[in-house]
Order: sequence, then C-alpha cells, then structure tokens
Amino acid sequence: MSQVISITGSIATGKSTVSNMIKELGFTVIDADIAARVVVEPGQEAYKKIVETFGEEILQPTGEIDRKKLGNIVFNNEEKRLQLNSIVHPAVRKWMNDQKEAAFQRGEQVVFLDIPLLYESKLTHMTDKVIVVYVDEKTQLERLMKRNELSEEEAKARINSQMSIEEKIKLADAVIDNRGSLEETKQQLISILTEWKIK
Ligand SMILES: CC(C)(COP(=O)(O)OP(=O)(O)OC[C@H]1O[C@@H](n2cnc3c(N)ncnc32)[C@H](O)[C@@H]1O)[C@@H](O)C(=O)NCCC(=O)NCCS
Ligand SMILES: Nc1ncnc2c1ncn2[C@@H]1O[C@H](COP(=O)(O)OP(=O)(O)OP(=O)(O)O)[C@@H](O)[C@H]1O
Repeated sequence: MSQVISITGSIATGKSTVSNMIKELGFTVIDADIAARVVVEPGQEAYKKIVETFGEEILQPTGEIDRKKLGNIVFNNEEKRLQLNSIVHPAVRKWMNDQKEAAFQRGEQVVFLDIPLLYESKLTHMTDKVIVVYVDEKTQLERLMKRNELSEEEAKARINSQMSIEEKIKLADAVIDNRGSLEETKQQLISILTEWKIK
C-alpha cells in the first residue's frame, strides 16, 4: 500500500539535512521550499499576483523576485505574510500533489514530503505519518543566524513566524533529535524507518 510521510520541524532545525539522508537511501522527497520557488518564477500566476500585491520594488533588475526583500517584509508583518501565503500555498500544494502522483505512477510505494509549515497550514490530512526534526531553540537560533548570515533580531523574527518546535514535537508520530552529530541523526532516521517497516 502506498504511503506518504512528512518531514517537518521549524526553521533551521534540520529538515533538509534529514531529507538529503532519505534521498541517499533512494526515496523520493518532495520539497515545499523548492515548490515555493518554482511556482513564483516569472510568468507564473503566483508571480503576477505577488507583483500586484507587493509592487515592483520587490523585483530584482532581472525581473525575478528579490527573496531577501520579500523576506524582510513578510517575516516582520503577519498580515503581509498571510497575504503571501494565500497566493503561494495553493500553487505549492498542487505542485507537490502532482509530483507525488508521478512518483506513485512510477511504482514507488513510499513518498516523503519536506514541508516546513505542515502544522501551521493544517496539512496533516495530506500525510500518513509525520517525523518532526528537533533541536532546542538556542541551537535553532545559532544555526539559523550562521546559515543565513542573519542578525539575532532577523533570525528571531523568522522563528517567531512559525509554531514553536516544542509544540510540534507533541504532535509528531516520531521525533529526530538533531542536536548531535549527523551520524546520530542518521541512526535515528534508520531506526524510525525500520520500526515502520519502510524499505
Ligand atoms: C519569504 C520568502 C521569499 C523568503 O525566501 P528565502 O529564500 O529567504 O527563504 P526560503 O524560501 O528558502 O525559506 C526558508 C525557510 O523559511 C521558512 N518560511 C518560508 N516561508 C514562510 C512563511 N510564509 N511562514 C513561516 N515560515 C516560512 C521555512 O522554514 C523555510 O524552510 C519565501 O520563503 C517565500 O516565498 N515564502 C512563502 C512561501 C512559503 O510559505 N514557503 C514555505 C514552504 S511552503
Ligand atoms: N546535526 C547537525 N550538526 C551541525 N549542524 C547541523 C546539523 N544538522 C543541520 N545542521 C546545519 O544547520 C543548518 C540548518 O539545517 P537545514 O538547512 O537542514 O534546516 P532546515 O530545517 O531544512 O531549514 P529551513 O527551514 O530553512 O528549510 C544548516 O546550516 C545545516 O548544515
């Protein structure tokens, strides 16, 4: 029987790191962050709506969306973030659904979704099981500031735009503690997949 498993967590807790491990094991992982880039390319319906809503000042000279500028707006203004979500999320869901169907058509039995806002967007109906990738909030802040070269204030604005990781672990079917080494993270992943008889 075909199964959909979601990888979620909060920003910079390690979803992509775990997703890469899952890909290395040979599974398809469909990434919502990639979907959210594809559906806002120039010419797409969501692109037009974003320019109408946020103005041409959020474009780069090439015509592409300036993600840093748009991020600075939406991570500091809830109303604008919800507006952006309402433009981008329906297209993201469609893109992910199409990719998932294609994987099942190819005969794959299990498909993984890497989906940061699974709980915030109430998408648990799309998935059979959920793995939450956890780090404590201090580690999350440090890794986010380092990876994105953000100030503490900028990083906290992003973290606060999501449900806290402590809330998410209460809702999970399984939790991977990603505070340790990558090898320890991989071992936890393999244990969960083994327990769920996924191969
Ligand atoms: C605001 C944007 C332009 C910033 O782009 P940027 O390249 O800096 O970040 P990127 O897209 O790689 O996202 C990084 C992380 O930020 C977090 N994040 C992104 N968008 C949101 C949001 N609307 N609400 C809360 N957290 C978000 C997620 O944890 C994500 O993994 C971009 O994130 C965006 O278009 N967001 C709206 C679409 C969305 O919700 N994407 C998340 C998955 S559907
Ligand atoms: N176990 C680990 N030890 C040290 N650093 C790690 C570990 N896991 C992930 N990182 C680093 O932490 C940062 C965040 O990880 P990652 O990009 O996988 O998070 P994410 O949850 O996918 O983030 P986003 O929500 O922005 O998509 C990256 O720079 C990554 O290299």
